[in-house]
Amino acid sequence: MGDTGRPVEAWVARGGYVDGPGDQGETDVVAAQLQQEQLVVDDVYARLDALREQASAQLQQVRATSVGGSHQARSERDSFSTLYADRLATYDAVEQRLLFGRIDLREDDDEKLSSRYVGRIGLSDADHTPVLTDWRAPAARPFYQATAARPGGVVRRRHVATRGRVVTGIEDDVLDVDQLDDDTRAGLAGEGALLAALGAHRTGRMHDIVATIQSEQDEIIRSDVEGVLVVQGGPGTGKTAVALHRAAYLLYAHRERLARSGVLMVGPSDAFLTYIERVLPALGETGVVSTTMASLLPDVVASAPEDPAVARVKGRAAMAGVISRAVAARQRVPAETITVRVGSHELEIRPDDVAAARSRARRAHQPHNGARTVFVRTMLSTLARQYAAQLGSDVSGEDLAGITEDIRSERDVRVHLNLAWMPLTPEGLVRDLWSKPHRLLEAAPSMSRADRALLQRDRGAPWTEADVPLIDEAAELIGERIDPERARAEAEAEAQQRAEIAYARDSMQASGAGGGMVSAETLAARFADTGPVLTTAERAASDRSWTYGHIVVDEAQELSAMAWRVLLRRCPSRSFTVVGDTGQTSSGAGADRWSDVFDAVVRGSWRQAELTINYRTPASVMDAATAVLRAAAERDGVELTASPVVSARDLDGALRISEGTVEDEVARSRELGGTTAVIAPRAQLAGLRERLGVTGTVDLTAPVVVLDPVAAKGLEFDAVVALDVGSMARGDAYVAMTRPTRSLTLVGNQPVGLPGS
Ligand SMILES: Nc1ncnc2c1ncn2[C@@H]1O[C@H](COP(=O)(O)OP(=O)(O)OP(=O)(O)O)[C@@H](O)[C@H]1O
Repeated sequence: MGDTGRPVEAWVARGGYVDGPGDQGETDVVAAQLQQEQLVVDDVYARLDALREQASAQLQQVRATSVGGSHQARSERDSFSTLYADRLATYDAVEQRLLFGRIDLREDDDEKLSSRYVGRIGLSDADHTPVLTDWRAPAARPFYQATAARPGGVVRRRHVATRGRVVTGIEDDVLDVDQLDDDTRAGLAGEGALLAALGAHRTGRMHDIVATIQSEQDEIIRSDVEGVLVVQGGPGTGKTAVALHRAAYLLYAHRERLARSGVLMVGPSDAFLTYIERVLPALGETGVVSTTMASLLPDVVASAPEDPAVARVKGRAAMAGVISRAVAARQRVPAETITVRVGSHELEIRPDDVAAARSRARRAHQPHNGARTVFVRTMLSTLARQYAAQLGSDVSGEDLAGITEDIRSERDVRVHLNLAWMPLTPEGLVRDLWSKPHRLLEAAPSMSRADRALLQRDRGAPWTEADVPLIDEAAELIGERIDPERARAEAEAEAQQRAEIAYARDSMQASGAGGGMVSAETLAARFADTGPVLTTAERAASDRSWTYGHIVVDEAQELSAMAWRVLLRRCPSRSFTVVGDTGQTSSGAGADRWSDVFDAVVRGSWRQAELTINYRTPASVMDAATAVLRAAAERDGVELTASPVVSARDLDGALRISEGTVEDEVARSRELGGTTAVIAPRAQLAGLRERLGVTGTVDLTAPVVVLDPVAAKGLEFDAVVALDVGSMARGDAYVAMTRPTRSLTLVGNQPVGLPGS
């Protein structure tokens, strides 16, 4: 297959020095340049080794200190131990391709060119002279931003390829040819670093793109942390890559704030989270919590599939009102006075008294379970007053307390107060709505009968992803389960935690530490004598009410209005990076246009950026996918709002329309090497897996995987064999056709709109 590069905005006079045949003069120039860079790379690794040894010695020394001593001394020892261990982990994580770039700059009127090396982390030599610039630092920005039209002082950008610690190739983008000497100019040749990266076989795991970030991507990565940034981009435009690099950048640029509160990454599937899991650690970041919407709630397993029509109803913003009415309906005033016996006394639970106690409890502005305490207390004191009146004497102090206790422990009283203000669980409330038609009618009086019928479920039915936002909404209104013992223990633990954090912060400040990957909270939590050893990320993931400093959402077009409410609650500062493609929407509750989603919830504080170049899919495949999408949109009467994308390259013969069998086409695709996916409608998966001898669990590193378009979201493969695309829904067909990096074969029922059909 021949690679035919298309022009990309950032591509400029490009040359490279690579190992390979050439004439003698060129080989000499290459050898000299490689040698020169090897010396720099050697120096940088020597510095890394020195720092590693230093941290290792410090760690050993701290660990060797005796364990005894005061609480303060132990805490201090633990803090430093974590600090050095984290430093060591960072040095190990950045070992591969530590240095990958260089820029030669002419600064202002300066005669001489200065060189700056760019890498995964910043390093300075023993005299504090910088030897390597962190890719996220402002000083590294020209490496990504300079173009021939706007060089910004950059004369040459050099990509340095390494294997282990050996320089294997160098390659230059020359932004100002006039500034180069003759020898250098003579040696320019070769393929771009970007094309080399795009042409590589896929491994089933995403890699970072730190060495080849393009300028439109760089703008987004470094965009301001405040507000909601929506990145619309067609398939393969690097949305996921950009979202992950932005998370790493924000953690670097706003470390103090974000290490404390954490960053949440929401992705479409567990397979997707596995696919991306190595990117952030390779960028030196481990503090990001990743989740799918289905697994967002620590105690809820939402694994069952959902009918799109049901998902659409459950995802509507109006469901917030339904949940709120369902909770309010459990705060009831009886139609008539109820008489209860307490000892020899008859007491009356009167509608007026219940209504007054209910108003008072509602005014407390607490969640349902918390406000219930106010309601019960008010009712008990009303009943105690009735009781005292029947005694005919002034009752106060201890006697009144005794009477109140007698009333409280009377079973009938408890039953009727519960009926008036029922203690609830979020799951119980939602389960009742689906399994008891009268509950749903009471909470959703204006919902159509057809929609109510759609929602009906058996009581024991498993949860689906569309239930999660509703359970979370209910949890917000109901509050946590009431368990006085646990509440007391938690309050104590919290007070202790606060003291630990204050202490850890002091000791970090005193030592000048704290700029790395650990925060005072992390230290305190890991080393609190009482608690389990947890990182900020771990604590955040296990706590429903945790609020994050920033949230990144991938495949965001799939999220319903109710799901957005959940995420907005988890980030009160409204600092979001949202990436997605409205052309790929497949969920019934997903979005066709971003303004529909964000004008409703964060009007005025969201902004949109766009990515337009597809770095994955060959042009012929991309063009066919676009034509199929357009035909489907016309059929569905939907207006397409996303801009079309341009592929960065094409490959001869990348698109095949076959009348052969899936087995034959898979065998043929495998000859290309790398990974092959068979993407087919869900109903066909089991049969296909059996025919192809592939297991049901999706292992992205296996040579062949079989999955449906929903599971294929966000993923990519060298070759894709897509079966019956003609019977897939619009977004699904588009997703299936845009997954390959090299070859797409369409088998079976063909989609309408294919060029030439
Ligand atoms: N600047 C770049 N340098 C090298 N590779 C890149 C660059 N940008 C994107 N890529 C590669 O292009 C492919 C597509 O990127 P990514 O998965 O982030 O796209 P996406 O927009 O999220 O796609 P989709 O919406 O279809 O899932 C990946 O292999 C990614 O590594």
